[in-house]
Amino acid sequence: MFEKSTWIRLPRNVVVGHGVLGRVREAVDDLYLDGTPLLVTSPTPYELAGERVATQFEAAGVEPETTVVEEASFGAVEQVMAAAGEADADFLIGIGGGKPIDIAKMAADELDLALVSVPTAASHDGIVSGRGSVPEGDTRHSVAADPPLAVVADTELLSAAPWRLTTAGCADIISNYTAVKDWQLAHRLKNVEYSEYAGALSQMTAEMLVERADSIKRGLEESAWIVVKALVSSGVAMSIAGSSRPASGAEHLISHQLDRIAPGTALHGHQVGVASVVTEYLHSGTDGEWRSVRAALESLGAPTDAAELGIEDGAFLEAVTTAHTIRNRYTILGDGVDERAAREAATVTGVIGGD
Ligand SMILES: NC(=O)C1=CN([C@@H]2O[C@H](COP(=O)(O)OP(=O)(O)OC[C@H]3O[C@@H](n4cnc5c(N)ncnc54)[C@H](O)[C@@H]3O)[C@@H](O)[C@H]2O)C=CC1
Ligand SMILES: O=C(CO)COP(=O)(O)O
Ligand SMILES: [Zn+2]
Repeated sequence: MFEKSTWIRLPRNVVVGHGVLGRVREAVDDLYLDGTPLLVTSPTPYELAGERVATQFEAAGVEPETTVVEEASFGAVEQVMAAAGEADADFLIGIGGGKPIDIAKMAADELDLALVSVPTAASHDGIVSGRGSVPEGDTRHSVAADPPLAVVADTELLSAAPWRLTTAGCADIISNYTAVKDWQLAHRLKNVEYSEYAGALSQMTAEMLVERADSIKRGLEESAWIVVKALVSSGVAMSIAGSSRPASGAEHLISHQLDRIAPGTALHGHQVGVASVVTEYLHSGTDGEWRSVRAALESLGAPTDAAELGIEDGAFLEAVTTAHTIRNRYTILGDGVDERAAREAATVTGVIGGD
């Protein structure tokens, strides 16, 4: 008897384009949401976009509340839940980079409230995913949550953000190559469930982004358009999979370790990009595809080595050799990479040993 079932949660409305920040309230109306919104944001995004979103509701006679989160943590999720309770909020709007959107997503899920995602940076593929990524002690949780009901991505706002945020989003997408390889490996060796559709979508998203690298340039609003579409597509792959597997493998574990070893030094997307050069080498060896991964990062203006991340060689190696411990997710790191092997991989690929 065939008893398999799945439940794929996807956003209903994806609104992308020039000036769409001014249409957040319209997007909310289109979802038949009413009542008081709680805006969940971080300091810079609040100034850049939060106030403008609040004004749209005020003009319609609704007084939105705002809570500002400083970090991605379970404490911040609780802060948002408490703020939603105090404000008697009817739905949440996450405004900012990956951290406030993740926190808003998880709080909305806990409270059974709808969420609208308003990214202010094209820096990560969590803008529509049904996941929240949060560190806790020695581990890093990838928490299931309802995806946003709508995402409103204003290309004018995103292209005015510091360019490094956009190159971080590109690198988060490039890392899909190795994430999919890790997922396939875990499927072969550990019988982890694999979705051909999610794997193919994730990989194709990376390929299409790299093919369009020539159109992704600082100051070009079309760049934000191309990158956002890739971020949405990658987030949908995660929703289809019901896991972050299509977009998060060993390179993400290494990046999560870097967040602990060298907090606040480099952007998530940049870290996963550099780490994927090394994990691609571990997958396919000296003559393998690590050069293509590095070239793709370079063509999109993302860092390709530890020095560009601002991370010391020793710290990078520590992250590689300890990354397997932080999550029960089988990857090319297996049960751990020996220090000499890590050094060899990072040196051959030019990730460490630079100036
Ligand atoms: N849930 C998921 O599926 C995913 C979650 N993530 C998570 O997202 C986080 C990384 O996202 P980031 O955006 O890099 O972090 P972030 O939210 O800390 O933003 C990075 C910086 O950019 C600033 N910023 C945002 N918009 C700006 C603008 N328009 N102009 C100037 N500055 C602006 C922020 O204030 C912050 O200082 C990590 O915690 C990562 O684990 C990443 C990918 C997928
Ligand atoms: O960053 C991610 C995908 O780009 C997801 O990260 P997690 O695996 O920690 O949820
Ligand atoms: Zn990521």
